[in-house]
Amino acid sequence: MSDKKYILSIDQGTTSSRAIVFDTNGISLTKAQQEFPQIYPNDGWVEHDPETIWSSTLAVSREALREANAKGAEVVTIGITNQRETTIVWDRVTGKPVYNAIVWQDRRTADFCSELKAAGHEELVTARTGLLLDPYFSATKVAWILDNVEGARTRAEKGELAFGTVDSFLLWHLTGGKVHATDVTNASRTMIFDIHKLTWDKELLALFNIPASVLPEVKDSAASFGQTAPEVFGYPIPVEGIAGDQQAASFGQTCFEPGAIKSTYGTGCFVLLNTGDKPLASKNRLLTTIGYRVKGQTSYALEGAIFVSGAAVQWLRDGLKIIQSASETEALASSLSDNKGVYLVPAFTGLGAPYWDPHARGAIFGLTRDSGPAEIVRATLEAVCYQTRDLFQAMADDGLTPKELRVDGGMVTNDWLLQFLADTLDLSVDRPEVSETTALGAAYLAGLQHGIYKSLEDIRQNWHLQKRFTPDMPAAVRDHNLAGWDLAIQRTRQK
Ligand SMILES: Nc1ncnc2c1ncn2[C@@H]1O[C@H](COP(=O)(O)OP(=O)(O)O)[C@@H](O)[C@H]1O
Ligand SMILES: O=P(O)(O)OC[C@H](O)CO
Repeated sequence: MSDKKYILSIDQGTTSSRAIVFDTNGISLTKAQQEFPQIYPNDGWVEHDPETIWSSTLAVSREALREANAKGAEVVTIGITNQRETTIVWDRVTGKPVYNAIVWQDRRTADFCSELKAAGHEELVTARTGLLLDPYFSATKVAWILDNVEGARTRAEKGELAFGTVDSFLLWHLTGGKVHATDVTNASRTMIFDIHKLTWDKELLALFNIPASVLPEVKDSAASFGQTAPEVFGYPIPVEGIAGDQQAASFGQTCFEPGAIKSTYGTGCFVLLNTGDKPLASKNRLLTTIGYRVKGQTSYALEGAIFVSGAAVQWLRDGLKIIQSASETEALASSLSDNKGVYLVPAFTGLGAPYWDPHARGAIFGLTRDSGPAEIVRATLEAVCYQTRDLFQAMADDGLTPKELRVDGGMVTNDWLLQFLADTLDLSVDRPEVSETTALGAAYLAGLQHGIYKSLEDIRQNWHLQKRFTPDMPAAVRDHNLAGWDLAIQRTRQK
């Protein structure tokens, strides 16, 4: 398909804000990116400054648009994708946040979640939302802000405050404070949204003590969300697509059929398996979530969420300082013929799926006098693959055995990692030509709503394989590696 029309995709991630202008073939024309500071005010707490989230998003969007306009491109629609679960509460009149954004990785509400679990509430939460009672999701973060910021609860009850995930906060600012809305995929990560009825759940709102007055309207992922205020980009542009970043990546990878699966390797790692138009409940602590909703059809997904993957590589660089850049990990890992018995469990912010242990902490096992940077680097990359295998094992125990895996995210430029992943999973791993699948997914959603694409079939034709990694490891070696990992996980868990 070729057309002069272009789509701006805004990708607000955990470590940076990005904007990409795509043509209708899904090829990027211009791109801008800004990293922003992480705030760690306390053990296990992670925050972002919402004003910085907005200012960096605006700056990169303006830059990508300006360069696209200079090339003669006409940007006709906008898609937004975002770090999910991260929670912002702001003043409905001024737009000022009442507290920093509490980031998805933040564990401050772990004890509150444990109390609710001990009181037997997890079953209801899972039945309605598909999630587990974990601090990862938005609900307990919203309650924390209302209970800990002076006057916030009273103001919320008076209807003066708005709650939103990052998409919602950006949409509010893009539309000049006119629209307070979100999409079903983001709503499905809040722990107060019924994924079957597609409505906010009154019982859960009461359980978490969140007044309904703070909630955004929930729309399909491809929908008319409103126009940008003229002063934002100089002329109004409709916002027509929104999805949480992992769902957007799955959409960008064109995982439209039941059974299609992708894994994204950025700060964390998130595996999403399309399960079709019915939500599927896992018996093995995977999450049930909404994959997308377009043209009134909901597609559900099973998700495995690993909190730390690329973040561990950042730690090697910025914390341990044993590498200067992430790309050095490839040569260091391949300099060893095996892992020398060293295992690293990167439970820096607890363990996610399938363990859900918010109190676990990271650990390294098997060190000897010979261990050095190469062993630690290799153990870090191997851990990403072993954690993915734990998710696949949980899926297999649920009776689901995917035939191949599509991968994306910042880490997948690392060929050694992808070969080890294919070997560990004993499965083909496919890397597409366009690795910015998250931004691409949001662009596709906006393009669908705008009428640039008539159907999912139109979009599917844009996916092209860049490289396939096929398993090539003797089963005995794989089994030996996995036995070592299983032991390391056992020793790390706190419950
Ligand atoms: N060649 C590489 N090998 C291993 N890890 C890498 C490589 N290049 C980038 N990374 C890691 O990928 C992550 C960035 O991926 P990205 O998808 O941009 O993250 P996010 O969207 O979560 O901000 C960083 O944590 C970085 O350490
Ligand atoms: O910003 P990312 O790419 O690390 O993604 C974060 C996830 O959406 C958290 O659930």
